[in-house]
Amino acid sequence: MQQGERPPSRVRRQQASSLLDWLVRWQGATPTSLKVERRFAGEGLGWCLVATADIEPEEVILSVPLTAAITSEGVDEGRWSTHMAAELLRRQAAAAAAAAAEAGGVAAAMSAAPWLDALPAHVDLPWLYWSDAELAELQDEDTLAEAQHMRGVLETACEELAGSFSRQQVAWTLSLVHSRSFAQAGRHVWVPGIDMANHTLAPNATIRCLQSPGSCQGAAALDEVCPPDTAAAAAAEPSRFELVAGEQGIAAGQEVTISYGSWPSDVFLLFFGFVPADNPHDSAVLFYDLFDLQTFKARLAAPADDWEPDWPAVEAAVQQLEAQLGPGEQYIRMVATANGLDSRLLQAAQALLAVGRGSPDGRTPLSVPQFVALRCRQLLAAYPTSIADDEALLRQLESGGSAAAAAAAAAAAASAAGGDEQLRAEQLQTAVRYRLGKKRVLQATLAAMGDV
Ligand SMILES: C[S@@+](CC[C@H](N)C(=O)[O-])C[C@H]1O[C@@H](n2cnc3c(N)ncnc32)[C@H](O)[C@@H]1O
Repeated sequence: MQQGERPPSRVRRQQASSLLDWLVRWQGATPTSLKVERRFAGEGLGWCLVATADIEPEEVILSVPLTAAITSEGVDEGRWSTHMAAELLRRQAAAAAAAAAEAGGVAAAMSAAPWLDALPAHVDLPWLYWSDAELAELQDEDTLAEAQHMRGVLETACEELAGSFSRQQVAWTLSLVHSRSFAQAGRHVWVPGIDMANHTLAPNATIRCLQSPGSCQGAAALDEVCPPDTAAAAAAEPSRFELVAGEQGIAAGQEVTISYGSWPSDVFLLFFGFVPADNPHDSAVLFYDLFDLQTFKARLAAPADDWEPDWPAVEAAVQQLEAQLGPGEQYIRMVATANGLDSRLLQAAQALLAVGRGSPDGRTPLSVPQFVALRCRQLLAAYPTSIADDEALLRQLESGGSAAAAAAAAAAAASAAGGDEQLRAEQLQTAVRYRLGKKRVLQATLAAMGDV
């Protein structure tokens, strides 16, 4: 499959499958009488977990032994997702073989088939399924670079699994691994059943891992303090992953949701394939590193538009700045968020401006808010489209679900961007929502700086 090639239909419209029954009956999940069921929430969200009875505050909703999960335990971090993708594909092959060998038998019933049947046919991760033209609509160099890096993960996984699995299978599995795993205690964990919980900003449930004594470093010591039978039983009890109701409990009929983390929209887009609406944790990178910071300051004092940095001078100034700031912090990707400025940015800008030659006229010292405001203005002006353009395009793309209007808007956007490649309306909509979030952070930062 090539980048941008259309994947299979977006969401598998399976029946509310027997996934939860299978977890309880064959995988040791508890409680045996569950108060949740899987329901289809719509094309955007896919499936979700819904409470079928009132759930008490802090009640365990679903507890799954890690023996049912796929993890990256003991695997080099560089290939965690390839390892987990290969494991899912292996379970898929085993389920198919068990079904063919003994329809209705125990091996078939125990196989991962109910879990596999419950998985979406497609999760639209940009680095797996978007074309270059669609990625360019994000208008963010940093995220484009990350998407290119992630494309390398696909290539490496395809090479490693070639011969056994097709490119399309590998892409599908990677999209699932990345969008359904939790990073926990230095490993990645993908837990069937709990992977059905969607994200909200105000979740009503959380997840936790109950570590079994057998998986602890001190497990061997148990033999010395317990009778051997007790120690063996403790060691045999697997660790468990649990979905637990929050402090308010959950009323019957409510969706059970968790937080995937307080991430900027980049993480949601690249790893989960969606951009949360009004994400308060979104951020905009103001400076990539101290070179970027120093070059911006030098440019402010430069008279001509065709000014080029004097690199040896910039390098010397950066070294001086590094010496001033001292070791211990990495001054990279310094961001603005809705909650204010990155403390590293404040520190670095204060140190930089302390020498007092940062102003446009080269004489008057700039304040940090003035400096940051000038940067926000510069970044906003550098985008190929304005906030007003994006808002208008988004309205068009969202207009009453009209596919024709959305397609026309996508075609117009492509030609405005100077490209002849067809953009898909859904991907363009996600990209516009993403870039609008970044621009709004910059605009809010500008306002917070006093719009100087
Ligand atoms: C862990 S799975 C959750 C179950 C999933 N909805 C399903 O159909 O199987 C994560 C995926 O659900 C979808 N999702 C979860 N929360 C979402 C949200 N707030 N908005 C849009 N999509 C969401 C995204 O496709 C994401 O990659």
